[in-house]
Amino acid sequence: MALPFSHSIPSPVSLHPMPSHLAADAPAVPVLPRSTDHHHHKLVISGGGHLSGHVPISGSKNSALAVLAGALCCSGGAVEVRGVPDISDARAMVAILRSLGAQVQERGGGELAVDSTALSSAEPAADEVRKIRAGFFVLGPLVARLGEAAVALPGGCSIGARPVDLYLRGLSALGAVVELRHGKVHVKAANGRGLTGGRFHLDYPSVGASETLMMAASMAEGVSVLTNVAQEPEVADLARFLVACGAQIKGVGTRTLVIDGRRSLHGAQFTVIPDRIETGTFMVAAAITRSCVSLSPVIPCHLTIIIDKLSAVGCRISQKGDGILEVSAATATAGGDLRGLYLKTLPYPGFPTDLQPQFMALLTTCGGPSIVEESVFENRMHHVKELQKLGARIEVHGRSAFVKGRTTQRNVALSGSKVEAADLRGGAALVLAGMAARGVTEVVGVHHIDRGYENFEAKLLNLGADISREVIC
Ligand SMILES: CC(=O)N[C@H]1[C@@H](OP(=O)(O)OP(=O)(O)OC[C@H]2O[C@@H](n3ccc(=O)[nH]c3=O)[C@H](O)[C@@H]2O)O[C@H](CO)[C@@H](O)[C@@H]1O
Ligand SMILES: C=C(OP(=O)(O)O)C(=O)O
Repeated sequence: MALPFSHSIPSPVSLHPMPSHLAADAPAVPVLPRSTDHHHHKLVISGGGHLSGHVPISGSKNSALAVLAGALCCSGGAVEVRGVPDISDARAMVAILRSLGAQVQERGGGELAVDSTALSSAEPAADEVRKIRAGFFVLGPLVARLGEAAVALPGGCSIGARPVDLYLRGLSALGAVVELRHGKVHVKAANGRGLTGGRFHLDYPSVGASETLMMAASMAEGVSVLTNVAQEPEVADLARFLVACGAQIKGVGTRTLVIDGRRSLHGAQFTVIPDRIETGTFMVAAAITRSCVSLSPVIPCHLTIIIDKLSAVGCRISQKGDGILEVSAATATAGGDLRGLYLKTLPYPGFPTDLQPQFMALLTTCGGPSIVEESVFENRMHHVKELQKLGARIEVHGRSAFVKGRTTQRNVALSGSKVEAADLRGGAALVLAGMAARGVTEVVGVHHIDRGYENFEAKLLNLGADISREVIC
């Protein structure tokens, strides 16, 4: 069964100007405050300047969201999760956990305590699930623990059909009965109690399906074998979290997981990995402005292909200490320029689809042609027509974009314009392009960016970018 999904419902966000790493000593106020509607914000960027300085990298969005869903497995004690970024997707996930009866305490500085020892519902708030893709991940823990769950089809970026067939076929292999009624997926354990171990091969290494099935199998009765599992670092991070909570998982980080289920997992303290996509975005910010920027904390081995591709265009990347990277494209202005390249998005360890739009923005400023092939999502090119408004020369044929690069010998290929973000990474790409463009660029649809970047413009401002957030009248 393939259940199509192709909508994205934007979520309200709040901003707090202080990066969370600076807020570590702040009093225990909610780190994820509710706030006003930020759909009517725009980012105004005056381009052409250089950046310099250091970027503090936040905890990984995709890891934090999966781990928060995983906290639902812990009937035997509360969990403390550190490094949760202050982004609207995290706020939606907190609302989902609360709607199930979990107690969530926001301790400030990116630390959340989640006590799900007593759940009161197997049906998370549908309006919150419809905001984020990761809302669907709670299906695994809920059906494994409570024997049933009813979860709305999820939201997230509108970048393709994004079906959930692998999740559902996988849960069926673990003894669940699945039905779709009134826009919700109803899943019940066939034995009326909980799931049972089984074998399942993922036809495609889906990140979310791998995570959902890993959580479900960790609490199923008996041994499960999952093959062709996604190898993204966030999947391994979730596995490490579950192991810290008492799960028995062999093969973490590989394509095959052997999981010996435990009826109950206990609490743990856990820190999520740094966000490799945020890191890559700021690396591109340095490259597109022909600047030199350092970043930390990072896990360099998670960035191998990103470092390779940036090196191939002509950036210099060096490790400056434990978990600190420096990206320099400053020499490109002094002589020669960055080059174009061929890029194809693939499951990890291939090039991440979540950096495709940002790299495409960079390639429009390079002194040669590039080809960008999107193999993961079938409709992730919304940023192209907006980049074209900035003067980019890109042609799309199917899932491939042919980027012509800049026309003049000057280091300015783009010029400012009004553009609209249609999704999270496409939005980030437009901001990056705006920083390289001559004149002023206005980006609307900023709520998409706020889904996944903590203090995006504050971090850019710290590097010397000329960027401000304004209310659209
Ligand atoms: C919250 C989160 O972690 N989001 C990430 C996760 O999304 P997500 O987990 O949704 O991405 P998947 O890996 O599942 O999707 C990859 C491909 O598999 C297809 N598919 C997926 C599931 C399924 O049941 N059937 C199916 O056909 C999708 O339509 C897509 O074409 O991984 C993506 C790929 O790295 C990233 O872009 C997202 O940032
Ligand atoms: C596609 C993304 O996120 P999501 O899966 O949450 O929509 C992303 O982070 O780029």
